[in-house]
Amino acid sequence: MSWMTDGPEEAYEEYDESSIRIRPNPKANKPRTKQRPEHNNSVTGRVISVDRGRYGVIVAEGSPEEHRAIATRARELGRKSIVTGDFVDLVGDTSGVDGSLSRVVRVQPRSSLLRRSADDTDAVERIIVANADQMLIVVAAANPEPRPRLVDRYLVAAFDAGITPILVLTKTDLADPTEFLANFAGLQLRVIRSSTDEFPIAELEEMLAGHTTVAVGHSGVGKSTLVNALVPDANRAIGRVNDVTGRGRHTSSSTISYRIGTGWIVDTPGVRSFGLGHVNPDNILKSFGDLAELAEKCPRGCTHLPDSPDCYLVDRAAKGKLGEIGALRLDSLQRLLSTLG
Ligand SMILES: Nc1nc2c(ncn2[C@@H]2O[C@H](COP(=O)(O)OP(=O)(O)OP(=O)(O)O)[C@@H](O)[C@H]2O)c(=O)[nH]1
Ligand SMILES: [Zn+2]
Repeated sequence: MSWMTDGPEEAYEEYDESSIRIRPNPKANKPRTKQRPEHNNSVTGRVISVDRGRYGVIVAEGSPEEHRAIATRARELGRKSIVTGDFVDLVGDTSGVDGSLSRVVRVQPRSSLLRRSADDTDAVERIIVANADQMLIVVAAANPEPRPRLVDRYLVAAFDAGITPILVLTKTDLADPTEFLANFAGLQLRVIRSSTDEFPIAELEEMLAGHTTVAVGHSGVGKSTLVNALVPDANRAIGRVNDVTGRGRHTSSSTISYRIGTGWIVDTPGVRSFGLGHVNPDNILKSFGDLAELAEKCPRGCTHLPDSPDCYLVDRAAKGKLGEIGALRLDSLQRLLSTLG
């Protein structure tokens, strides 16, 4: 199935390469130093929705004046992408009142960028979300049957982007996920179990607070059920551009952000596939800090896979020097690296 494999990498969407691969850091989202004098009066906001050239932008977030402005892109941005989660500078009418329109004149540096390569369901590379620091990987315990390899693909995308993955097992009323979860024992992943009889609202809210969390999952796993349970109706409207622009439904590739307490959850309704052609294996290794340190003793260009000659990690594991957890972690690392083909 398409979302299990990497297709040919074809026409890549153009975007600003300089703005990616910045690891999350607490000082992220600082404004650029070179500001154009004519935009000194710009206001900064968070993009929460993207719908055919119209951006829903939350300005004055967390203040009594917080509201949503609608914006279009300024010509001077050229082909630079603007995605959900971006912090942007706006000029023009940012009042958000009916019919108002502002312009995005700058996209601020991103602390993370989750993207997927082109694959056979989609010919262009796409950026899914900017500035997320957590990824909620939603998997059903049954119906549809959980697949470790699909979760591996999400994990690879998260680690590559420097985003912390969290596993949510839904439909635990239908099956016991313990056996499935054993696949991820080496990753020290946070796991949340969920079922509609026993919804872990408090646990999820605590986990989302203060973070920007992107939710991913294959169709039918119960991701919408989860988001709906978390997002009060009143909040839900805030994510919609339609009610302001009067344009129709979202396109399948759009993403949408919902405020949950002090955090945001970004739903990705159309994202079914995860081409990983762009992923750099070094970024995966970096997410395994303990192993990355040891791997400095590996030969140059070492793949760290079981058949890799003179791999220091493989050698340590074979001699029982990694310990039980270390060996599990190496297994996980190798599985993720082999996902890249
Ligand atoms: N038994 C059981 N069913 C659930 C649970 N959560 C969701 N479902 C059902 O699973 C089906 C799919 O749920 P959705 O929330 O629509 O799944 P989704 O992942 O958003 O799927 P798409 O809408 O295709 O993206 C629905 O019929 C839900 O009622 C659960 O915890 N237990
Ligand atoms: Zn190695």
